[in-house]
Amino acid sequence: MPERGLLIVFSGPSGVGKGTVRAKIFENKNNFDYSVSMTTRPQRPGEVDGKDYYFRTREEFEEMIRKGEMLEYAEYVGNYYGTPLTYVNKTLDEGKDVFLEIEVQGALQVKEKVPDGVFIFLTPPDLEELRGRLVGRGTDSAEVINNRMKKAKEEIRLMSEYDYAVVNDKVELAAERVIKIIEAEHYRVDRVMERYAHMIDKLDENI
Ligand SMILES: Nc1ncnc2c1ncn2[C@@H]1O[C@H](COP(=O)(O)OP(=O)(O)OP(=O)(O)O)[C@@H](O)[C@H]1O
Ligand SMILES: Nc1nc2c(ncn2[C@@H]2O[C@H](COP(=O)(O)O)[C@@H](O)[C@H]2O)c(=O)[nH]1
Repeated sequence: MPERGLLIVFSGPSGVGKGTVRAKIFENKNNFDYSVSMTTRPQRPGEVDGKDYYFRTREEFEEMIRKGEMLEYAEYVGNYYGTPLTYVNKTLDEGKDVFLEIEVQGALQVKEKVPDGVFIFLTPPDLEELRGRLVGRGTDSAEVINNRMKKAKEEIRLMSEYDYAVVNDKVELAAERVIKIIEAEHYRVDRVMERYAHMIDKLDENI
C-alpha cells in the first residue's frame, strides 16, 4: 500500500485569486491532483463541464448529498458547491496529494472530518483590492459582487481557523509560498515518524 497522500485545502474569499494562483502552482507539475468540484451555479462562458466544475441540477446535487457522496458541501450565494468524495479517497489512497479549492464553510467541514489536512487561507492585501478584482473579472453582476463582498468579510474573520495564511499580492509569489508550505508539510515530524514507523519500531532491538 503506498503512503496516503495529503489533503490540501486551499480557500479564501471569492475573487481573491484562488483559481489564478492554483493555475500557477499547477504549471510546475507538482505531485498533487486537483479535485474538480460540483456546483449548481450556471456555467460561465468558457467554462468546461468536468474540467472547471461538474455542473449539475439542484435535484442531482441533493441526490448526491442524500447518498453521502460529498466530502463537504455548502450553499454559497444561492448555489450549491461541493467536493465529490470518491475521487478524493481514490487519489489519496494512490499516494497522491489532493488539492481542494473551496470556500470557508466547506473548509471547516473538511477540518472536522480530516483534521490532518493542510489548511491554507489565501487573503487579499485589502478589501478595496478584492472588490476591484471581482469587478475586473467581469463575471458577476453588481448585486452578486455585493453579496460576495459581504461573504468575504465573514470568511476573512475565520482565517484563524486555518494553519497558514498566504497574501495574494503577486500571483507568482503567492504560488511559491503555497508550494513551500506543502513541501514543508511533507517533512512534519509526525508525518515522517509515521512514514518511518518500520525504523522507529526497531529502536529497542539490539541492532
Ligand atoms: N495577485 C493578483 N493581482 C491582481 N489581480 C489578481 C491577482 N490574483 C488574481 N487576480 C485577478 O483577480 C480576479 C479573480 O481571480 P480568480 O478568479 O482566480 O479568483 P477566485 O478566488 O478563484 O474566485 P472564485 O472563488 O470566485 O472562483 C481575476 O480577474 C484574476 O486575474
Ligand atoms: N464548499 C465548497 N466551495 C467551493 C467548491 N468549489 C468552489 N467553491 C467556492 O465557491 C465560491 C464561488 O465560486 P465561483 O466559481 O462561483 O466563483 C468560491 O469561493 C469557490 O472557491 C466546493 O467544492 N466546495
